[in-house]
Amino acid sequence: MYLSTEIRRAIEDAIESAPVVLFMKGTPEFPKCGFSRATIGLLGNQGVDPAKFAAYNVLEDPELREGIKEFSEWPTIPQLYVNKEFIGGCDVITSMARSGELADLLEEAQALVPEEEEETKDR
Ligand SMILES: N[C@@H](CCC(=O)N[C@@H](CS)C(=O)NCC(=O)O)C(=O)O
Ligand code: FES
Repeated sequence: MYLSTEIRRAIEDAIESAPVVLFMKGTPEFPKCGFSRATIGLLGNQGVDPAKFAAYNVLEDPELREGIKEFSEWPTIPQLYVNKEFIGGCDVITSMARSGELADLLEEAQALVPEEEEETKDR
């Protein structure tokens, strides 16, 4: 598929819009597919700071849905980017969560809710 300059720019803008960016089906509140739902769940469990996170619903944008596959050279949704780097889809994120790699990656990206804040919330 031919990726137009316009779509390429829109994708680059999206990827740069936050440290952690997920292209998904549906929204974080209402995922429209189990793979997107599972990925949102994993990121939530890791304690990703909502202020450091952006999600794009590919179901609302057919050009984004096809364009992001071309851009990442990855055939499916969801797709996770951390600090503009493509990480993978649901399977990759699941195994990285298990191994602890995901926690390391997100911490390095300073994308997690600071621990003091988390403690304050519990009090
Ligand atoms: N094994 C995949 C599961 C995701 C997947 O299979 N996605 C499919 C169904 S939601 C997809 O995006 N198909 C292309 C499309 O719907 O545009 C992963 O690790 O992310
Ligand atoms: S929408 Fe059917 S598997 Fe994702």
